[in-house]
Amino acid sequence: MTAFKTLDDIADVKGKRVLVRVDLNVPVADGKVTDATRIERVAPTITELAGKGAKVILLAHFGRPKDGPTPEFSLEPIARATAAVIGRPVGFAADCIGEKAASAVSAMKDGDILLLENTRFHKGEEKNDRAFAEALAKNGDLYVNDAFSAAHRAHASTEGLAHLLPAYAGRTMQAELDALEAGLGNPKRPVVAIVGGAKVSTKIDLLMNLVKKVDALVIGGGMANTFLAARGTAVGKSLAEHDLADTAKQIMIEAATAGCAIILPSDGVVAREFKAGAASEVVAVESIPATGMILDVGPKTVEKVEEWIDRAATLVWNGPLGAFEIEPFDKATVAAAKAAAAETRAGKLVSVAGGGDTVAALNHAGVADDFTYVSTAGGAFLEWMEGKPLPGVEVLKKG
Ligand SMILES: Nc1ncnc2c1ncn2[C@@H]1O[C@H](COP(=O)(O)OP(=O)(O)O)[C@@H](O)[C@H]1O
Ligand SMILES: O=C(OP(=O)(O)O)[C@H](O)COP(=O)(O)O
Repeated sequence: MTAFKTLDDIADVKGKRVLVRVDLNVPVADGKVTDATRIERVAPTITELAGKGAKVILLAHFGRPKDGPTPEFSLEPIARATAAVIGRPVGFAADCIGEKAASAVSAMKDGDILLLENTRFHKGEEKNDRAFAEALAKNGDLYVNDAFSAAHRAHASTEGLAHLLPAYAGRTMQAELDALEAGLGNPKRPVVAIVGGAKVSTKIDLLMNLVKKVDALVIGGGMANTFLAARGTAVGKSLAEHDLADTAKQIMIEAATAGCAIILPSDGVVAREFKAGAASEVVAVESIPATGMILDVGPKTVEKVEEWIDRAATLVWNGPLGAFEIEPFDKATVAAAKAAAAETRAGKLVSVAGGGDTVAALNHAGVADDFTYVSTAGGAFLEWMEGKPLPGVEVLKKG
């Protein structure tokens, strides 16, 4: 039972003006959207509301404009991309408040969809300014937030508006929250977390929170080197944050106290250069050459990771096990992703993954669709995994 009001709680939406906060912060190159995943994720909420006869008014930010309206940060091209994804016309208004927004909204018919210009063109958005939120609220009867990936921001369109209008979680927000609840809120045990990526420094809070919640934590990627070095293993020229040795030790102590097993690499794929096709060898972590860099975890470690995936009932994953963008250092990440996908397909595992590079790695392995849930959020997913309350989510909780 979800703890949020959802679209199912709206009695009659026909003819209502529904302000829907979506995350359309999508990658664009040469004016074209290069990955429409975020648009695809919010399409169900938009089409459901429009199909029920609501006037669907989309609010979104794009990039981080600092100087008010700038063409490079305009949402206008994204309106066309959204129309292409949902297969219905999407109007566009050149401002999200004031006369331009009001006249575009008043011209809407039931079932119409309108995208308002970048909310961050107004300073009040990021300041969560009450007057700006009120100006946004003038154009709506109801508020739906379907932008989980922006929910770690306490901005006017992600948080402030929910205090001013009846507020509901959209379908993607609902799916995301349900998946995260299944992943860490009230998970089936044992729970295994895989955390990789480049650095410990960006994920200290995440690691500290996870060791208290999961039964086993697999540490891979560049950050594993920091842990290996902290326990006295020489890691050669590998990426490692030696100044974080004490932090790494503290995380291991917290894990031992909480009864969380820590799985560190026992072998690595070592190269002298960080480039595609570089000569590499598999080396036990006790024998890393002084001039070598660990760019992936080795096959023995992969076997261990696969055993833990096999044992797990729930898997949460953030960060690749190696420098997966460069072959052959993608092998461990691909193998672990395939193992998790197979267990999930067999109905033996709930698998939840998130993070920009993690999603790219799962796509690279060709298994993103096999996971129980893959979050489109980067920062918000991490903050949620760190155990931090997300302002855009907190405000939706049923009173
Ligand atoms: N052993 C390694 N040495 C250097 N970089 C690594 C290593 N393993 C992984 N990485 C890098 O970590 C990056 C991804 O980490 P991160 O940004 O934390 O992931 P996410 O975006 O999913 O949170 C990738 O660019 C990858 O190349
Ligand atoms: O793309 C986003 O962040 P993400 O890449 O961390 O998921 C969100 O749209 C939030 O954008 P912001 O980090 O500029 O507030």
